[in-house]
Amino acid sequence: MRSPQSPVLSISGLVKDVGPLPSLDGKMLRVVSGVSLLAERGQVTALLGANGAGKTTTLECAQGLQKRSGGSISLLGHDPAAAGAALRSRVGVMLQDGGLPPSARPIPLLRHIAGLYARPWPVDELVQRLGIDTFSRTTVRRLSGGQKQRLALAAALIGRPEVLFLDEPSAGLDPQSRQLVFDLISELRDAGMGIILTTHLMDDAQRLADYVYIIDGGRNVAEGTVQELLQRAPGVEAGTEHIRTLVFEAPPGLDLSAVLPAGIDVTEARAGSYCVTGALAPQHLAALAAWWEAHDIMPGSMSLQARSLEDVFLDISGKDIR
Ligand SMILES: Nc1ncnc2c1ncn2[C@@H]1O[C@H](COP(=O)(O)OP(=O)(O)OP(=O)(O)O)[C@@H](O)[C@H]1O
Repeated sequence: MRSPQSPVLSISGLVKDVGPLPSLDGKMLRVVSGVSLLAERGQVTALLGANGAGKTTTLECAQGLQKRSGGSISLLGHDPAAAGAALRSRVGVMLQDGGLPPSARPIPLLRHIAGLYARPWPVDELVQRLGIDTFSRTTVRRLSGGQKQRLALAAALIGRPEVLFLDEPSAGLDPQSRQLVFDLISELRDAGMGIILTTHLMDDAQRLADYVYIIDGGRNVAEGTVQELLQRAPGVEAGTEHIRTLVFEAPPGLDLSAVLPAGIDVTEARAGSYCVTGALAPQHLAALAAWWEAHDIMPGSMSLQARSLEDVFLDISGKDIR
């Protein structure tokens, strides 16, 4: 657990019970059992977990939207459960479904929200930055998923929050909008905003997060920078950080068993498409290349991939569906 000087968000031993539930004979169900997390200014902190892990519950408790059953939470130095409008005005929340009024048009809506703050972000600047001018005449209900996402981000940012909660910020975005949103998130982080991100897209977390918490079954199971998690996450077998996958296309039916040592797996996923997985070292690549040369084979395509955050996440939280 890291210990920054002045975290924007500090959660310690959070417990949340829901119920009483008829399905449990009127008993309470513990959905979060002791989650702890720190988020710093000027950093993107990612909270990852499989479906039902407790991410939304944790963050809704942090935002003061749900009452916690135990533990402590400090959001910008205040208990969110007891906080009023003054704290809320310093916090931006971008929800996945937007939570925006369906009959509103984007720019009047943003002007209205801006009117609630003493020192709002200039609406025109945000509109231009997020390309909202391209759909400004459409009502919220008719916006595409990606347009709604960009409007929801603008609405979360308009009050110039010190801390920003993002739930799946790139869901439904085309590659251009995704890049635009990522650039903006990076810029805000560099300007000192504390950003807390939840996502199922490990690629997003890998690109954006300075620090990652993984929770499962309502508990912390791993944490660290992306680099640390790739190298030494608990639950990941020692040595797996060196695992690489080489994928190449070549004539079908090749027998490569004599070329590579035991422990390095070769499979022909479909005819002519090979996948070599293991702790690949330069000598293995050299042996393969020598064999190709001896058999006059030039691979049609070839790519070498290191383990990703997604691989680590699956190792830690298991492959069972929730
Ligand atoms: N009011 C409730 N009644 C019963 N179960 C609940 C209630 N609130 C949450 N849960 C359960 O608590 C668990 C955690 O839910 P939560 O929404 O926090 O998960 P999550 O990590 O955000 O999942 P997802 O990735 O699917 O959004 C789930 O199993 C959910 O079904």
